[in-house]
Formats: sequence, C-alpha cells, structure tokens
Amino acid sequence: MTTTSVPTPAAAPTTEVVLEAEGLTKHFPVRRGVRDLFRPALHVHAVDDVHITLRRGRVTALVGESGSGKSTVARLLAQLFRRTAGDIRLRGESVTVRGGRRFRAYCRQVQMIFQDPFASLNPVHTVRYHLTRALRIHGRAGKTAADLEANLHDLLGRVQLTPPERYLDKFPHELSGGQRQRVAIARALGADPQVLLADEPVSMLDVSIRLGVLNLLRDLKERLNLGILYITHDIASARYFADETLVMYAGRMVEGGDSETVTQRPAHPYTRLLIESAPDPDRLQGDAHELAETTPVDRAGGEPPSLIRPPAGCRFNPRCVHVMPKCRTDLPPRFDLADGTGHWAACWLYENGAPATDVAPGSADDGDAAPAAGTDNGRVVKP
Ligand SMILES: Nc1ncnc2c1ncn2[C@@H]1O[C@H](COP(=O)(O)OP(=O)(O)OP(=O)(O)O)[C@@H](O)[C@H]1O
Repeated sequence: MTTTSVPTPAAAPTTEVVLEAEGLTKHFPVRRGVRDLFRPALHVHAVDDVHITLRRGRVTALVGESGSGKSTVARLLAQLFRRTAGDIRLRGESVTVRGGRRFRAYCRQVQMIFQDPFASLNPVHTVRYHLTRALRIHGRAGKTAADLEANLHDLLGRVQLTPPERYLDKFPHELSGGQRQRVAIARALGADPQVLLADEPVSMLDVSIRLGVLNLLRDLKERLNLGILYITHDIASARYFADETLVMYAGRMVEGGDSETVTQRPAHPYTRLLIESAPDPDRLQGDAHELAETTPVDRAGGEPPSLIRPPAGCRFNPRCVHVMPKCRTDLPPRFDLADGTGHWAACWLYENGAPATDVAPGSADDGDAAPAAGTDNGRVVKP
C-alpha cells in the first residue's frame, strides 16, 4: 500500500519573516439614509496604519479590548476584507487577492481559526467530511482512498485526537468544545499553511481546557515551524503563550515588544490599564499591600472613543491620566524604548527616551478603574 502522508514543511530558519503588513488601514463606510445624502460620507476607522510582522516559529499576540480592531486586522491579513490602504507581503511579495484561484493559493499558506468552533463547522457533516474537503481543496488528499485515510489519520494525530477512528465519523455536536476547536485546527492544517491567524481561539472554551488548546498551538508552532497570530482580550495569556505582544487601542497599535517585557514592564498607559484590569495569578499570589506599592496603577476611566470620529492626536488621550496638551493634537509615533529588547510605545511620554519604568504611578486620579478589558472571557488559567 502506498500512502502519501501529510508532508512536514521544509525546514526554515525559525525567524524567517513570512507575512507582514505595513500601513494596514480599513475604514468601513457607514450606511446612510436618504436624509444623509447631502452630508459628508462617514466611515468607521476600524484599523489605521498598522504594521505587523509574523515570523515562522513565533507566536505574535494582538491584544486589545472589544472593538479595538483585532479581528479586522486578522481578516485583512487573511484577505477576507479589502483594505483601504497599506501593503500585505507574503514572503516579501505584495499580495492582493479577491477570490478565485489566487485566493485559494493564498489560503494554502495563510489559514484562519475562528473563535467559535461550533459555528465554523457544519453541523450536518462529520469530521471526515470537513477534513477530506480541506485536503481535496488544497490538493493534498493523495491519489488513492488509502492515501486519503492515512492523511486524515495524520491530521487528527497532529491535533491529538487519537485514536483517529474514534473521531472521524463523529458530527460536531458529538464532540466537546475543545475537540471541535481541535478539528477546526486540523482542518486549517489540511492546507499545510505557514501562517495561522487564530482569532480568540480559546475564548469560547471552558477555562479548564483552554490551556490544552494553547499548548497544542504552541506544539504545532514548534513542530511545523508555523507563524501564529494570536488574537486575544487577555494579556495574561499573551504573556504565557506568545513570543511577541502587540497592543491595539481604537484601531491603532500603541505598544509592542517581546511578551515578557510588554507584560512585565508595560510602557503605554493603555497597556498598564489592560494589565491592571486583568488579574494575573502571579501578581495575585503576592501580598495586597506589597502589590499596591510595587505595581503602578493607571486608574483611567471612561470608554473607548467613537471610531467614526476618533479623537485627534493619541486616541487614548480622553482616558489617559498622563495626558499632555500635545497628546490632544499630535499623533505619537513609535518611540523605541532603548532597552535592548525591541520594545516600543506610541506615547509622547517617551519622546525624550524616558525608560519604560519612569512613568510616575502616583498621578492616577481617585476614580474607579475603567471597565475591565478582557476580564470576562478569553482568560487562560495557568497551571
Ligand atoms: N463589517 C463591518 N462594517 C462596519 N463596521 C465594522 C465591520 N466590522 C467591524 N466593524 C467595526 O470596526 C471596529 C473594530 O471591530 P473588530 O471586530 O475588528 O474589533 P475587535 O477588537 O476584534 O473586537 P472583538 O474583540 O469584540 O471581536 C468596531 O467598531 C466594529 O464595530
């Protein structure tokens, strides 16, 4: 019996840039009624001037509260949305595809995993159907029925659904949430991609199984040398799972760097707010008084701004406790924090190269902390 097992991608240097976007922008037109015909057209400024680089063998987390534009970035990178401006390069080559054969070729390399595995699998079809279809679409089903069966077994083995025979003929409703998400991941792997865009892949799963799915993704990253974009509300899980973390607020990137640095020494007042809002088991283990003394608190209040008329200057300025006149008028560029880790923040506080630890914690007002971004779902419990 000859079988064509699912091949392992060719070895590549782990830091090879596979997918990058520069100046990525998406403005959604606002639907208008007859009475608005003579008024200027309005747009939702969902994503503005985003730069992102995904490397093979690395997880990049994109963190921000609801409505900050994370899913839009993922859909732009997946070429599911037409971009308003910017460039997307796959292995250095600019790509714009709109359906058809070129879109399928792109999908073979860049696959998306969605938040809700139940919605992303067709309830009337079995696991076998979903995976066979993915293998056939991407020309990887093999030549014979035996090839196909071996490839199906291989895919299920990769997502640790073993023995495969137990799962192949099951319908989505016969599987747990975690098993369904593993099937969705197996289906994505059926294309033999180089990049996975995972849009909140664990936020709809029971807390107890989130870590297992994240560990699986990390294992796949290492074994298949995948570049992974991990979208989440939960900055604590980014620290655990991602190599690099980017923080997004109201459609713009505000901070980035290696995950340990961004989560342990956050520079942007918004990142500080996110971290303060997200209980981290490591921090919570400490004494409460000690915590209050050693952790800078930015008690910013308020709500994210309207993206139809976003604030001038820094979009976080209406909520920022460190706001300066310049923040209300001038858009801050990325300032390199010169700590040797590639850490940067788009915040005027760092205009003169002040180190990340120099932001005075005591300037917080006495208001309540802002609504917790990401405290409700998507959280991973560390072992
Ligand atoms: N198709 C669309 N048409 C108009 N506006 C849209 C569309 N899709 C998203 N938006 C708007 O773009 C902004 C960013 O949405 P997006 O879903 O990317 O945010 P998010 O950070 O992923 O939020 P969540 O975590 O809740 O999914 C929001 O204001 C949203 O209402």
